Amino acid sequence: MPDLTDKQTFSDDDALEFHREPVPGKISMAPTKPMATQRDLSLAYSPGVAVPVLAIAEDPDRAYDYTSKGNLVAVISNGTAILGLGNLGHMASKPVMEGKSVLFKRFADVDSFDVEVKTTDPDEFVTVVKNIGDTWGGINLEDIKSPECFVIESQLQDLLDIPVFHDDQHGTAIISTAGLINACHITGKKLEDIKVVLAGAGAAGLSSIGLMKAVGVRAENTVIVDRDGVVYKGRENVDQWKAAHATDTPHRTLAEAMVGADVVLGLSAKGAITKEMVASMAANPIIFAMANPDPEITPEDVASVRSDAIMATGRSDYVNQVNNVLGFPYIFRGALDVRARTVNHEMKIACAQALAMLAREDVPDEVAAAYSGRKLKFGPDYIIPTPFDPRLIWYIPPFVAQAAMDTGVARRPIPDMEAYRIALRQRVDPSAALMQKIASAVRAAPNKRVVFAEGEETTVIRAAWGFKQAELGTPILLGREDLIRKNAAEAGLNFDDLDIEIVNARISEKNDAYTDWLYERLQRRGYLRRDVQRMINQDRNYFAATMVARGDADAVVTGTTRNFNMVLKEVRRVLDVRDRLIGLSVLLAKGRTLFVADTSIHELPDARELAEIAIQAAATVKKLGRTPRVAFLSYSTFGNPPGDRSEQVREAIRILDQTGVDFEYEGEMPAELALDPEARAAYPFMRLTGDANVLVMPGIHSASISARLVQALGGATVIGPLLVGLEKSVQIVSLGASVSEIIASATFAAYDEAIGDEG
Ligand SMILES: NC(=O)C1=CN([C@@H]2O[C@H](COP(=O)(O)OP(=O)(O)OC[C@H]3O[C@@H](n4cnc5c(N)ncnc54)[C@H](OP(=O)(O)O)[C@@H]3O)[C@@H](O)[C@H]2O)C=CC1
Ligand SMILES: CC(=O)C(=O)O
Ligand SMILES: [Mg+2]
Repeated sequence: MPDLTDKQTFSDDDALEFHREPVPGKISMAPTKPMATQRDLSLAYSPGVAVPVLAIAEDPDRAYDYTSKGNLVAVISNGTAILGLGNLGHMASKPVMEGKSVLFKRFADVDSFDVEVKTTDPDEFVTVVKNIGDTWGGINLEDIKSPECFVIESQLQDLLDIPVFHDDQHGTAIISTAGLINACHITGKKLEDIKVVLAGAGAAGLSSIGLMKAVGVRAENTVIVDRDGVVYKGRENVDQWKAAHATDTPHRTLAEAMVGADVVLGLSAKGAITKEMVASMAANPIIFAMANPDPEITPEDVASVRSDAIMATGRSDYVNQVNNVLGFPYIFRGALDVRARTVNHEMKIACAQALAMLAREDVPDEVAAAYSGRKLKFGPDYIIPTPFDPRLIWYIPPFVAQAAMDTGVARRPIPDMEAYRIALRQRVDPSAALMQKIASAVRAAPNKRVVFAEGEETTVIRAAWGFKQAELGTPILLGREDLIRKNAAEAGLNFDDLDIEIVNARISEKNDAYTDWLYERLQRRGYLRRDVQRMINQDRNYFAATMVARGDADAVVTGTTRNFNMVLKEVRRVLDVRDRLIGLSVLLAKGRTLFVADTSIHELPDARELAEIAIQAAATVKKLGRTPRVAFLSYSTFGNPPGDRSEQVREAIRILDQTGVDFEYEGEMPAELALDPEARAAYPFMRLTGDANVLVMPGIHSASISARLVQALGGATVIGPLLVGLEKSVQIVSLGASVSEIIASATFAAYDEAIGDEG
């Protein structure tokens, strides 16, 4: 039965206030160039703008290079079929069209604005759009009633050389087809056997039934119904678009057609489907009541008559939202990125199949967070990804782009799909490129065995699974096998599919040898053998660290259930520090990557410690393939004002001067000097040749507080702190870390080891 507990409610006043405050509407515009100086103005406007004007006059395609066209989509309507509310006029459609525009931006970083055309005459509509159509890289037609929408779309497709896509037709078809593929998979029904009834033979309905037939549903197993009842072969006054889907059937009403049906697609209007109709359907019926804002039948009503149904609506406040929001942002993203001339059939099918596949994968915690912590697992209540799934942006468009390339409608094919995928990820996750680089290095190195110490935790199991699936190495889960398998099964993971090792410390054949080894190490530090035995038996961090110390594994990831300092203390009883141990946080914001040290070990480092922190941080940054440029930060600037902390920093600089290191460093200075060349210009003796990328903080407080502050303020991503400097690679995640954070730390742990191999 669908879980309705997360249903949200709001009043009409809430909806009006949301649209009115703090400024009316939902979209605004943001400049992409600075408009700060006279020069900027001369370039952006007269006279500089004349140069691209002439270039485009010579070759109109250059508009893709010099204007926003290539990332710009118009959402255009005349308001004749606004949601399921009917023809309410062009101005009434504006909130919906603004809504689509804002979703384009939010979900796929496509710029968009709305155009409401004041005409119900299809020819006039086509003339208007044809004459302004070149402005955009694509056109999303919306909420235009059928059958006029079919004529309008096909004429504009012929007249314009950009994708013209009527979202209510094709967006809806793609999402409902993805949902149907998965609902059939879950119920064991075969596409070629199912009996499908379509309630609502309009734009959305006819396109949906068309795409479903293209993926395997048999025409003779379908029945379509409009306001006048079943559209059977031979019915009079049926337009050509409905006639194309009419079938030979004895049924004349929706109620008759639904008896024994496997699937009903509602793309009509509120209340069109009754409880009695649902009760008459076949076992495990699939009910997509997609009319907006109110479905043909509510999930509550379905649940009152069927406990075996898979139920979906078009709304955000029920489970299984089958809504075109899952499609149009990503279809246009893929289409724009290859400068497609059109969105063709193959691109639509590729998108539907990609959505269906994505729903079957393990769902990241970030998605649960957006849905009040509700865990999503492929099954009757989760047949399709949710709109807030951060994977959609990098998962779906490459399939669309590839299909465009394969069918010859891409004007600018993508040469490297993997690089494209990373670039898409980078749009929503600034850490993507860095993590991808690290992951590639890990994959290229010999296989690494990474111990996931808290192996019984479900998040850790899922992380190990993800680590293995991403082919980053061999995960080893520490814990009791039965419990791990039980938790894995509950999370929907089948361990038999994957090579994941499980080690139970207590019954491990290495138990005695590890105890002997650790006792040898700790016997003169106040530990009895039985203390050490207990540590090895009961504390997974000791066992895990001993595994790497003894060479039975390459790296450890731990920390989800205990605080950082406690874990570090345990690990350090087993492993030595290779040189200086530091915590290094990676801060990604506004296109910059900054490394901040020391964010976790030295509370108030003295001058020598500061110098060594800089050396260690610079070495790590070099390993990550970047040229380190170190700034020692302080509240003071080169001795002004004087103070004890800044004196330690000044002394650290003197130590480095004497040591002679192979990286640039300078200090002490405030952050703006480190990061702004104009601010540095006032200090001609400054040794940094560019902006610093390693910031050594004067104390742990400033390091940790500043890293967390920028994260809390938003607009920045912070990775780590990474633990650097132990003799073996160990990463300690923060308490309660998410699956993706654990995978990232495990990848770093494997990377440290992999790079160690090279060096
Ligand atoms: N979830 C989603 O993503 C989407 C949902 N929709 C929803 O689908 C619905 C239809 O939209 P759209 O196709 O653009 O509109 P159209 O006006 O093109 O089509 C509506 C169709 O529904 C039929 N209809 C209306 N009332 C009934 C009824 N009581 N019983 C049977 N058929 C009925 C109409 O019949 P007739 O032809 O006889 O007038 C028409 O065929 C809307 O509610 C819309 O919100 C649309 C797009 C996406
Ligand atoms: C979702 C949508 O496009 C509609 O209901 O019209
Ligand atoms: Mg619509």
